[in-house]
Amino acid sequence: MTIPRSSSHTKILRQVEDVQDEYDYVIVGGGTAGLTVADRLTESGEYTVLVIERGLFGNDSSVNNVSGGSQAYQNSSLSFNFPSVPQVNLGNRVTGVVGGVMLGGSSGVNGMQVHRPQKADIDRWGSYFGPCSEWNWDNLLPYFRKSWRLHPPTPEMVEQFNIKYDTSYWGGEDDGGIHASFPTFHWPFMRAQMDAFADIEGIEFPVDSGAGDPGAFWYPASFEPTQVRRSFAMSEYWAGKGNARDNYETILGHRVVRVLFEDEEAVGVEYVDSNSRDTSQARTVRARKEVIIAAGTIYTPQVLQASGIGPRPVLERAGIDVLVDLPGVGANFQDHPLGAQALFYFTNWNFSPNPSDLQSNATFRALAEAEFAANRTGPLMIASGNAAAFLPFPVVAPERFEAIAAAYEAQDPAAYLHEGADETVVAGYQAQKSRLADALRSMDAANYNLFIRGSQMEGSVVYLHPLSRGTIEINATDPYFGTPVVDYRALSNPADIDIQVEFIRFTRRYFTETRLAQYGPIEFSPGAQVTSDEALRQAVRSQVSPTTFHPVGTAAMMPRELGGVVDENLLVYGVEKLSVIDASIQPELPGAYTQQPVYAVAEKAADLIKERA
Ligand SMILES: Cc1cc2nc3c(=O)[nH]c(=O)nc-3n(C[C@H](O)[C@H](O)[C@H](O)COP(=O)(O)OP(=O)(O)OC[C@H]3O[C@@H](n4cnc5c(N)ncnc54)[C@H](O)[C@@H]3O)c2cc1C
Repeated sequence: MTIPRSSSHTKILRQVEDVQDEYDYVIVGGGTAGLTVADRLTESGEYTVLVIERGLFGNDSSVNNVSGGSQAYQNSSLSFNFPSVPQVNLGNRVTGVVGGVMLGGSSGVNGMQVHRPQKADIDRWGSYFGPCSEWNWDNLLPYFRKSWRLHPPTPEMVEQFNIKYDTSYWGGEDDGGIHASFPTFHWPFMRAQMDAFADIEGIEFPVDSGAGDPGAFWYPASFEPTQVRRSFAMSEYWAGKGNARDNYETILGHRVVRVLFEDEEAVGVEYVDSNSRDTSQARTVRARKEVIIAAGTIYTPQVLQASGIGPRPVLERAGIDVLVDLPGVGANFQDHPLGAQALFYFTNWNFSPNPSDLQSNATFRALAEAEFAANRTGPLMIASGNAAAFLPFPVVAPERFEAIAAAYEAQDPAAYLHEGADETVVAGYQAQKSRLADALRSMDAANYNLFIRGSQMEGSVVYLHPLSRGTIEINATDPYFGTPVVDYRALSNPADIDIQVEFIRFTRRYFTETRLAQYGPIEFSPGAQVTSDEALRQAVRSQVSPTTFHPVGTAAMMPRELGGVVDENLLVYGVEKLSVIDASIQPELPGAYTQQPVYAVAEKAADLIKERA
């Protein structure tokens, strides 16, 4: 492991014996949120912080290369990938549960797409606490600015592709935070694809991808624009800040097993080498002020449950003493389903260059590599993509949205939750249900996301506000070291099928009833002959994957009587001096991918912690 000691602002502890007995804050997980919070808590020099990260330092080309987006998630030394519970509504298919295990966590393996939730998403989060909640768009916007510095597109790209942007929604190029940059090259067909959205009634083109409005827009990617390297929690919040701070230490390759309590007060954690399979060599470290769990949506519930905080039946099955019966831990699990789409192949199409040239045209590939090596420009600057539509459901299904929303609204809230869901979890879902039914009717919330890639075959779709809820439970036979039991419960709410059927229908409209029709689109999948409701439902069941690697919700920031796990200050109910700061606190998925809100929430959380210090 080569670690650039001189360029990080933390002391990396080479051996576990160097960990001190006590710090002000102990952070469980040096991922996206954990490193952001650690940076902010240590910058004044007033507080001591230890970060315990299960993974190691990853800085190879699979992490840093931008071209093609996520690569490191396929590198088993930098990520986890274990099977979900078979998904009964998907013909018992099993899905890989994936995330980053490295310094920087999932920000080191993600696809680098940078888009921001809608205003309505953030306002909805706060609404569970009433109209006076500070969790709303206006209050979070400064933290979005603080965590992202925009490098605008070049004037040539703006002109050629009609890219809209507004720097007022971002931090400046010389500010801190994660770099949000635009490539200096895009595939030519993308202009026509974006313009085609203007042919459909109701589709807006917001002033900026960060303005909090749905519509069709261009957005940046998380890379540093000079070297064109991934920009992520490790590179911006942990490294590159000059001398190491005396008050900030990081231990890698160690895993927190559980939080330690004296009465109901969190006083530290027990941790082991990440390769350990038992606690015989476990060590402890104390936290004077707070233990902060930032282990991510999949592992935060495991740490909480292993510490005796979770649904009583789950803890008892695993033989864990119940400290706080908190039914929401591991409930309310959500991820963006992928794949309810109609894939189209253009037959009257000769756009050149196009993305397949990078794979099939050796001359083009060689030229692209030479250009990138010489100037850091060209097609190899493109990560996972920079343009998409994020559309409200009334635009997608103008004739069906009201009936689908009304049917969903009329559901018994308990009917489609997991068996034995606690009454507080049911009450929380009821509260979500009324708001999400309104969102289905709203022009301010995006529900359908279509990628734009500039290829001859197009049509990938992500579902932004699924209504089914899954669970994550500690492994009853091996609670501390076994992988958690992850059940997406995909399509358990039948409304998710009805909504995604409309996604397929809308995608067909986009390809065949707009100016894209001139390029001879032929439906490749599920096939133009698939038209009846039942056939389309079957297509959804067979095509959908329950994850786009954006899990949230398993330690939801909601009132305790609504199944919440943390309060508005991100403190865990029923105990003291224990907080959660990562994607798991998002009560519902945003209508965008999840990295922007994770960073913004972590920035805000650091201020909340300093206020109560
Ligand atoms: C493959 C992939 C592609 C993605 N693409 C995009 C994208 O293009 N755009 C976007 O906006 N979002 C994307 N995301 C989602 C986004 O990256 C995540 O939502 C975000 O990074 C999650 O941050 P987090 O802090 O909650 O968790 P993480 O960043 O995952 O951090 C959790 C950390 O905790 C550590 N940990 C876990 N358990 C323990 C323990 N017991 N003790 C010590 N350490 C522990 C883990 O090793 C990890 O480092 C993607 C995610 C993945 C996995």
